[in-house]
Amino acid sequence: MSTSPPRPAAATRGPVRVVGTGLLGASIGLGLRALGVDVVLHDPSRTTLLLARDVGAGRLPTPEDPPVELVVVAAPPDVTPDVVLAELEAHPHAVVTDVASVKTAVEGPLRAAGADLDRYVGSHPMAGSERSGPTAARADLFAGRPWVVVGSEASAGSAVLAVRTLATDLGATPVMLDAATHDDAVALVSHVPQIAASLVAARLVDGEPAALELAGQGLRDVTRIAASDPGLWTSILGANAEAVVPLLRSLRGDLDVLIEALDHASVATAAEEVATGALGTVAAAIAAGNTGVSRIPGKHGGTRRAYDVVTVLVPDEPGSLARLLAEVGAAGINLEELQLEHAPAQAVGLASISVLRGLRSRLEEELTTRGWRVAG
Ligand SMILES: NC(=O)C1=CN([C@@H]2O[C@H](COP(=O)(O)OP(=O)(O)OC[C@H]3O[C@@H](n4cnc5c(N)ncnc54)[C@H](O)[C@@H]3O)[C@@H](O)[C@H]2O)C=CC1
Ligand SMILES: O=C(O)C(=O)Cc1ccc(O)cc1
Repeated sequence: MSTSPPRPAAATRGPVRVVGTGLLGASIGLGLRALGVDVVLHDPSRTTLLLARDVGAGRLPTPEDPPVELVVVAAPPDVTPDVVLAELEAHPHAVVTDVASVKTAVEGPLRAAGADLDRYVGSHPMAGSERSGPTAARADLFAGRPWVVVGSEASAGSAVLAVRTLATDLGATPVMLDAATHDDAVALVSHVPQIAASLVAARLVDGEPAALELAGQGLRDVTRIAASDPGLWTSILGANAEAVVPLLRSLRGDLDVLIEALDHASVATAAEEVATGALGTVAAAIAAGNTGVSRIPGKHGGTRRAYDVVTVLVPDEPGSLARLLAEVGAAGINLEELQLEHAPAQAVGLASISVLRGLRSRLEEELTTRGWRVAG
């Protein structure tokens, strides 16, 4: 008889009803199903609903179902208040949460509508991707990520606990914030970065194919989220305009200063004609970026660590990457981060291996001895 590993226990009580079974809803369903929680699904799109069922995110409801304990609304922000209201009414004993990326724009209309706020607790998992729909869903999407929980003064303690428990069951860390503080924070760390990525990527529309061939990891790092869904992001940005607009104005101010400085430097023909301070202004902009990026928490939280990076050429053949990683392990060196890049029009990839500071030359030596080509 085969024995399967014991399932980790979930503290969340089912049935959990997921309304909106796209990326977020189906990922929550998958994560809860992996813990054995009963999940019932609903989406106005029949295709999306059935796809979510087929990827294993839950089941369709039946008339014999016991009352729902928890409702998770994972619909676009603009429809979320109405959906939450309808769910509070349809499930009078359930706790209702939503995962919309904005919180004041959900809480405000609920208050105005006189909703039963003691059973409603807003939330926002700080995890996702540039993809949409249930086929992009992952059970481990939330593992190790913050999950903002927005209890209001009206929220029952048991309702807040139910939403915190949902977050911890899915491997996330609950962070308690009020709606306005949340909205200001995500404007800075999520909404303005999305706009910046989209605007930079939009410059590429008219780029020559030969120029695009030269694109490296830097461009990919800056533009990954530019592939996000325009409809969803219009809904998010429209709902958080009050927090986003001041940040965009200060970004525009910085951009104007930089343009002015570079313009001065480029029109000057002789060194003495370059206005004093012009290049200093450019350097200050890049240095301010250094300071900003060093403040982003890194692996396992805490301040981002500076790693040594060794870039290795990996043949584009089955098993090459696995062999490389096994040999890093065999050298007794822990891999902190890994980035992969495909070298254009070549049968090799570039694997950038981050290791703790001081280990770079030993890793280079170990890999070179084993026949790997390390990029200079
Ligand atoms: N995409 C991301 O990375 C993240 C998204 N969020 C938030 O999660 C929510 C869902 O986003 P995604 O799953 O990415 O989008 P998605 O587009 O993958 O899924 C949204 C789903 O909502 C459904 N829907 C539309 N109108 C509805 C209604 N009236 N009632 C019920 N369902 C409805 C759609 O049919 C679709 O299946 C949004 O509020 C978003 O702001 C939160 C964290 C990360
Ligand atoms: O893909 C990424 O890195 C994201 O940051 C995804 C994301 C999108 C929207 C959110 O409200 C939260 C997270």
